[in-house]
Amino acid sequence: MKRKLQLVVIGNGMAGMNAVEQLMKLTDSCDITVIGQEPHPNYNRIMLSYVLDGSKTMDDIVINPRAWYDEAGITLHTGTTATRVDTTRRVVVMDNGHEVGYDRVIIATGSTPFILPVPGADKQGVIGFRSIEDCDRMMEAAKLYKKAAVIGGGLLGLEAAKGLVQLGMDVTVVHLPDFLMERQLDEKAARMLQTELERQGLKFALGKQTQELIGGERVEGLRFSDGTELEAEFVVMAVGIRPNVELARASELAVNRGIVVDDYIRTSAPDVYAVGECTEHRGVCYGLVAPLFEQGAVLAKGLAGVETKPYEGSVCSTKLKVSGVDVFSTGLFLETPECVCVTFHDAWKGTYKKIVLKDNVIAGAVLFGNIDDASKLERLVKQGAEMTEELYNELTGAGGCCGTKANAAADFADDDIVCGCNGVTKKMIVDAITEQGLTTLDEVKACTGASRSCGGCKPLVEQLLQHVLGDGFEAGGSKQGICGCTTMSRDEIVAAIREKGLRSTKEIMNVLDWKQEEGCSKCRPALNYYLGMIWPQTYQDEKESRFVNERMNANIQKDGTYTVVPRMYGGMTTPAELKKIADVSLKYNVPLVKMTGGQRIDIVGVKKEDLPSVWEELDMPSGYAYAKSLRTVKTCVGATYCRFGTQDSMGMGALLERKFERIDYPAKVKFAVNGCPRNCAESCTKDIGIVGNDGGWEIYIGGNGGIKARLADLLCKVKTDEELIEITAAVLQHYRETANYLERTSDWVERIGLEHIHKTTVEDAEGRKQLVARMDEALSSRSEEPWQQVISDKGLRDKMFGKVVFQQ
Ligand SMILES: Cc1cc2nc3c(=O)[nH]c(=O)nc-3n(C[C@H](O)[C@H](O)[C@H](O)COP(=O)(O)OP(=O)(O)OC[C@H]3O[C@@H](n4cnc5c(N)ncnc54)[C@H](O)[C@@H]3O)c2cc1C
Ligand SMILES: NC(=O)c1ccc[n+]([C@@H]2O[C@H](COP(=O)([O-])OP(=O)(O)OC[C@H]3O[C@@H](n4cnc5c(N)ncnc54)[C@H](O)[C@@H]3O)[C@@H](O)[C@H]2O)c1
Ligand code: SF4
Ligand code: FES
Repeated sequence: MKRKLQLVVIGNGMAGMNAVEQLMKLTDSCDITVIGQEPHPNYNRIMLSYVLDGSKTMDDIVINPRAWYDEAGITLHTGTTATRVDTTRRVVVMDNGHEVGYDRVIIATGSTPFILPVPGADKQGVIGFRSIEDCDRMMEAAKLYKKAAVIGGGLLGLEAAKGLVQLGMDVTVVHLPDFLMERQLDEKAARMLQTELERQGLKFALGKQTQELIGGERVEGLRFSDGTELEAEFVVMAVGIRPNVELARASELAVNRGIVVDDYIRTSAPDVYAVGECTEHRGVCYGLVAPLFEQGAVLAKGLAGVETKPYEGSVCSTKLKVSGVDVFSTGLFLETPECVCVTFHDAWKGTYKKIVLKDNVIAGAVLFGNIDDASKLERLVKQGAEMTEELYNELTGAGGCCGTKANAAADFADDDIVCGCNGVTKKMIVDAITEQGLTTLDEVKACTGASRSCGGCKPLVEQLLQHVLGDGFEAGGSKQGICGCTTMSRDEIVAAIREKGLRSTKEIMNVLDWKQEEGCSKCRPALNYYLGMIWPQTYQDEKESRFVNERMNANIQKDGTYTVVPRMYGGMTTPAELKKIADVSLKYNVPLVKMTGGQRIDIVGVKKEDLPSVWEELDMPSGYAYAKSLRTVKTCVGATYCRFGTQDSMGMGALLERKFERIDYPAKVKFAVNGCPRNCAESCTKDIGIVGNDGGWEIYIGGNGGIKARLADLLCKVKTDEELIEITAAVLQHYRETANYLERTSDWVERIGLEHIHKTTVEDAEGRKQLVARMDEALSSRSEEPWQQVISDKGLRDKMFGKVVFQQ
């Protein structure tokens, strides 16, 4: 029998064991010994952040239990440190005095947290965050102490800080630069991140250099170089990492910052390899798993004698693992004179997208709030793709900055990476599902490696399972909820609100075990909507759960001013109203008055403090241009004036607008009413489009002229105005009751089907009556006109807009 190759792996961490697993897939010709300093079998270090925030247990994060080593015939020494590789005698020396001979050695000793060399850094209560033991220490500290400081506002520091907040501590993140995650984000994204994290309970001390840790034996606080101090009974240092190179130095290998390796992951000594965070390749030391696994793939092939391309370095992509915060960065992220940036910032939705182009090549990107395009951008950056008109439209159009896609993964190209950590493409997953009959996330994980590391790609893998298997796939325990705070779907939440009689967002979060006590910016507005829809008579709207524009009753603009759009029923106004708009615009120095596509007038550039006076002096109702409500009813001139018109479109438009305005819908709603099929007011692109025909009306639904254009579908034809109003009420109420929050009718119609809507609102007369009754109940409990509410409530006016000085 051929003698097996004696392979010794030093370091039982993520990079070393990944290389071993990749090797075992290629060959069984190695006899493997693993030496690990930690007392545990191989675990997923990345998941320590989830253990800390309480969403995973220690057991959940074990990658390979001891039984796996036994079954694979691997000799495992845990709690043992290798001290030297004797390249002359070809043995690895251990701290317990034992030696093991080798044919090949892999050094995978990882890194250690960098501890700031400041006085007091050795006090009790000061730790780094790297291991299971560190995690235990944090959980213990949270039971005994209240005030914590995390030094370093990078990925690790923020994940640690969030975990400590979840454990009930009062946490301040102390950061040297002026904005967070400056190694991955530009200032804009970093500020948005800070705002969201502050909302989740984190505090920040930015631009602060720690000079000393003060206290007795135990730390009591931090003193900064500007002389200020911060109280802290527990301190986590997360200011970066340093490769573990002592063993390599002792073994006389070439070492700079890390152990120097070439493009085939070889060190300076024959038959000695190094992989992972301990290495330095082409001058770069990596600190994320994807590059380490890429190195491992080249190494495994080299050891197995399989031809391999050289490792030429990696493009790094990162996602922060904090629930309720979607932030992604890949490649270049800063604006430099050589770069052109495509940026979109939607202050209302809280989303930001920046694509960095260098010589027209996509060289990097930053996403905040919506990271649907993360995988696509990661692939484009890796490929060095050129920006084209088509790509530009793809990246900035549907699902760009603002849209969230129902099944983003289904739209991926075959070679798009789904799991960045493990380099698994859509095709690899789809092939595995179809060829090997996989039906669960765990099976895909075991077969392809996707979702095995940070878990960030789980929703995408599930989407692919859903896409391939259709109804045959049921998301398991890891199914995606409406946001990171819950695993419950919209339908489950709505059912629970009804069944359990839940009456406030707080109560929902308590009873339904929200992961974050306060929820996040995704779930709070949604819950507020569902509660108002279910309990129209009694629910007290939670203004603070609404988006900023809805709280202010006006749309905030780029420069911090607001727009004011008064209601003009059916797109009609009078000379007297026009004069008032002109007078007010002049008096408040408004720079622009704009006609909108919905046939009304937009007063642009009003200062925040002037809003109440502008509303008061206009004395017109709010046009709800900021709300998820009925926005506009566009009308043509119709039978009253047009020689082709057979129906009174203006009259019907104004009537419908008055009837259905001022209640909440899942998303904004626009109507159009036309006097004849010439369709001058463009019913085909409206949520509800009405067209006069044959002395009656045609009702179209689900049109959209915006980011994802869609032609409306003909729902039915009716003879009378009464039927028109009744069916419109039923459709709107059905939409209110079954759509996901923020889902436009165009998506809703596609999701639940025109046929189903027809059955429910047209064919089923009894069901329609009930929908109309529930719509009437909602309409009868609508609140006061919002501008009037502010004008007439001095306290509210002062609270929202400061003290307004009235001129005599
Ligand atoms: C809390 C946390 C969250 C993270 N989240 C992410 C994330 O979301 N995404 C991401 O890509 N990366 C993340 N990382 C980084 C990622 O965990 C590391 O890149 C990865 O673990 C590095 O793998 P490694 O094998 O090189 O080092 P390690 O996993 O540190 O393994 C090295 C092992 O070698 C052992 N060792 C050291 N010296 C010796 C010796 N002389 N003899 C024997 N054994 C020795 C060590 O004890 C250790 O067990 C995170 C890290 C932390 C701490
Ligand atoms: N989600 C993820 O991908 C993830 C999560 C955790 C950790 N990690 C990895 O783990 C490693 C360690 O993470 P990290 O955040 O410690 O490293 P890091 O180097 O990414 O960030 C350290 C941060 O500390 C700041 N800092 C440096 N000196 C400071 C000082 N004196 N006072 C205050 N702030 C100071 C830096 O400006 C920097 O932003 C990194 O490689 C990281 O990529 C990744
Ligand atoms: S849609 Fe018909 S009725 Fe209305 S303006 Fe056009 S032509 Fe006239
Ligand atoms: S992206 Fe990290 S496990 Fe897939």
